[in-house]
Amino acid sequence: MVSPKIAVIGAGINGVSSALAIQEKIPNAEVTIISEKFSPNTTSDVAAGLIEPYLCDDDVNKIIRWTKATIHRIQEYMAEGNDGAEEMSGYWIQSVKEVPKWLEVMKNVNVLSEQEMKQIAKRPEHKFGVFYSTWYLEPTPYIKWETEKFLKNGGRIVQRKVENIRELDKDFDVIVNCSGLGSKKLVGDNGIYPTRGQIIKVSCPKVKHFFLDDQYYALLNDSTITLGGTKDQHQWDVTVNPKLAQKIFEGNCVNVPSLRSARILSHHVDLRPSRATVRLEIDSKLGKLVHNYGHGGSGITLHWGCALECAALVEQLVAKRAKL
Ligand SMILES: Cc1cc2nc3c(=O)[nH]c(=O)nc-3n(C[C@H](O)[C@H](O)[C@H](O)COP(=O)(O)OP(=O)(O)OC[C@H]3O[C@@H](n4cnc5c(N)ncnc54)[C@H](O)[C@@H]3O)c2cc1C
Ligand SMILES: CSCCC(=O)C(=O)O
Repeated sequence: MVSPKIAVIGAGINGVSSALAIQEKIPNAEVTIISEKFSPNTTSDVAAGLIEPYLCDDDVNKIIRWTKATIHRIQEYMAEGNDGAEEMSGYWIQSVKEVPKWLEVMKNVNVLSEQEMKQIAKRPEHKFGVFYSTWYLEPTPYIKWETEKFLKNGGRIVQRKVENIRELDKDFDVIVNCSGLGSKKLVGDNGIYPTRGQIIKVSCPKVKHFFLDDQYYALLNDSTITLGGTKDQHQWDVTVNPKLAQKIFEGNCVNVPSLRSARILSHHVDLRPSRATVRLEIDSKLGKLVHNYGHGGSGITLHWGCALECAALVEQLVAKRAKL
């Protein structure tokens, strides 16, 4: 049987994961990743790697399904002894009492008592809190690991910007769009917009728990802590704002006083590909096109669940074409 030729546009976590999931689902497929930028120069590489839905308003049951698949994937990745992924525990402190449904995927969930809140709260607006364990997945080493598997499976990589999806028509049977914010121009999706995020990476080994509230976050990685965060919608400016950096640092030091002794390593800004919902579907107009983009602040969290469902949609299209 002739091998189906699949093009995946994008080499962020969603592009590389979708390409790998397609190879695993359709072993005889010839998969090519075509991308303008590659890790470590994608939005995915800036992510703190927290496994928790954030700035993604999609259906919570879908979010839970996708997150569970990612958590299972991380456990497989960790079982191989890879760096850049681990369980971490900490505090989620809010100004309003609300227990999100996605907490059901977390471990050791403990809603803090009034007494515990008195010890943990650092601000008058800290009214409600939960302690739980989740995971972090550092994107850059993970994307490298996935890319190596992809190439070992016979996958191809092409570095170029796709100006028009139709360019790929003649050479590919199915096209997968994982262009993130690039979809605004690439497929004319006016529903996708940037949510600017600025972070600081610091070293402070004595901080052992994450801490996030309505405004700030301190998130663990193997050897650094990521301090955030800002969430400015429709802001395209990716230059580091020093005043914002100071606010992020000071705000996190109020929440986690030990951070006062942190050593600042680097500053980063990138744009979350925000959309009312993740677009994960077969394009009804363009037939041979599958979309997997618009993950907002949750692209790492949702990636493997979305990649598996993207691969299933590609398999549907390949089967349909085989009948023609
Ligand atoms: C500061 C910050 C912190 C974050 N922290 C977390 C976190 O802790 N946990 C979490 O789950 N999420 C987090 N996120 C969100 C996460 O980073 C994104 O949701 C995720 O990276 C989106 O991945 P993607 O692969 O869809 O897009 P991207 O990583 O943006 O990749 C898009 C790819 O498409 C390519 N491309 C675009 N247009 C074209 C074109 N026309 N032709 C060819 N190639 C093209 C680009 O070059 C790139 O390779 C964070 C985001 C920010 C900004
Ligand atoms: C809940 S804060 C995690 C960080 C994040 O996802 C982001 O900044 O987009």
